[in-house]
Amino acid sequence: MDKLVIIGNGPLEGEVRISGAKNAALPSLAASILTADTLHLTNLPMVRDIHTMCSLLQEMGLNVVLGDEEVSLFGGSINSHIAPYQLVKTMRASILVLGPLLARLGEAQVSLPGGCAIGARPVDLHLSALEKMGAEIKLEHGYIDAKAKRLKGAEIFFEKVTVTGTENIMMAATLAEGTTVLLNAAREPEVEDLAILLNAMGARIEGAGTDRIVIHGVDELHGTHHSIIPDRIETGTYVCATAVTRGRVSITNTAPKYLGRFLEAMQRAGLPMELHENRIEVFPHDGLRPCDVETQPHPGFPTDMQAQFMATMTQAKGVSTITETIFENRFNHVPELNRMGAHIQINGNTAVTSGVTPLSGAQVMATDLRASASLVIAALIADQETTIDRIYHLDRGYYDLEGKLRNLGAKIRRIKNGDSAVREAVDALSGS
Ligand SMILES: CC(=O)N[C@H]1[C@@H](OP(=O)(O)OP(=O)(O)OC[C@H]2O[C@@H](n3ccc(=O)[nH]c3=O)[C@H](O)[C@@H]2O)O[C@H](CO)[C@@H](O)[C@@H]1O
Ligand SMILES: C=C(OP(=O)(O)O)C(=O)O
Repeated sequence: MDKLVIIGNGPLEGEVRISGAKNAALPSLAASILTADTLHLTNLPMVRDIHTMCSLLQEMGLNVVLGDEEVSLFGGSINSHIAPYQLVKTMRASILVLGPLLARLGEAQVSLPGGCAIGARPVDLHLSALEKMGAEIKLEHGYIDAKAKRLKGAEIFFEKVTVTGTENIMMAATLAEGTTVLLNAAREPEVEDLAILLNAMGARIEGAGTDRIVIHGVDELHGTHHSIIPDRIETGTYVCATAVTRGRVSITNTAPKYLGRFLEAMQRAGLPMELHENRIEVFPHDGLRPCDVETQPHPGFPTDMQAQFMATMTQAKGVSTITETIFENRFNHVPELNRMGAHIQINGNTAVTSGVTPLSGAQVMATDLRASASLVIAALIADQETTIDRIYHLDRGYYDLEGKLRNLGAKIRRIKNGDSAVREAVDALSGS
């Protein structure tokens, strides 16, 4: 299993180019099921989840031609409505094929994704919405078995804001008979990006980006070209990495408008930044202030930035409280950060972080995608070497993390196996 070895090495400096958003690319890939034409997506992040989604689509018979940061998907050759456990278990977002399969083929058999390290993550709201649209759904042998001759438009109120739930039902509703109204819909930029893509395919969607989305069903969709929006979470992660090292970094190919509350929090913490349309300049600071945040659906503070922000607040002078309201178990990084010298106490769903604490390198374990990113951020300023195990989590969502950080001056190396390889990596980094 791959590991990362990092040695704290002072301020990050230079320019980093942000990749396309994983969480916008995944539903866009699933949208290829909705048409018998070719969909061409660009600014695609070449991360593991994208490869997994492409394998899943290939398994269903779609012709997928993956290039460098782009993909062509031909839905005319689809010949299966099954999303098997072997692929779904490695990526929960596989549930995004359920709505499109049902809408295009009238049936879908999708493995139940189950929970993961951050929480139980049920998909009950996806299923009840599809039932309301006339689907017959059975849960058998760990699979969702759904059938509908043609889905019918309906008014759907989501009891909780759900991002992939909104995306799944929005995709299903594009080919339904009549009009579907989604209330308490997710307002994330990735939902809006998906609606832009679907409308370019011939769908009739209004209101994406607000909590009321109206979808007028059409008979068929056609192919199109679409460029995926920049990854706001990757962007935020580099803002945090620059902040803890007191670096000066130009973050390009991004869009600050998607990062609202996170950037506000960093400004409250005293991080000097310049925001341009497609670029963020982060400047060195002379000490961070503590800052309290609570995760909320967009436009609130994103849960996907909570762990990285916490690692950053270990370097703010004073007490910061970070409350997680979206997922019930998203503090897996806390014990690992504390092993590196942080002072973080968990009180229910609030983590109380006291800083400034010097951090020291340790052997730590990545437990989920963003927890892993928080350990990388901590390692960048830790005394001596940190070895991060189980980095396959990072590979799901960060394209070329080592390369991008190395370009900014970080001492970081990926190693394939064995403790002797760790020693060799540390020696090489210490000498470099
Ligand atoms: C691929 C993707 O886009 N992943 C993002 C998406 O995940 P995902 O779409 O899975 O997360 P949701 O927005 O659905 O989850 C929000 C909350 O609603 C609950 N819930 C959700 C659906 C449901 O049927 N029943 C239910 O109870 C979940 O357990 C969670 O507590 O949004 C999350 C919240 O911003 C992000 O952390 C993930 O990075
Ligand atoms: C939780 C995340 O992804 P997923 O929903 O795919 O698990 C994430 O991107 O932080």
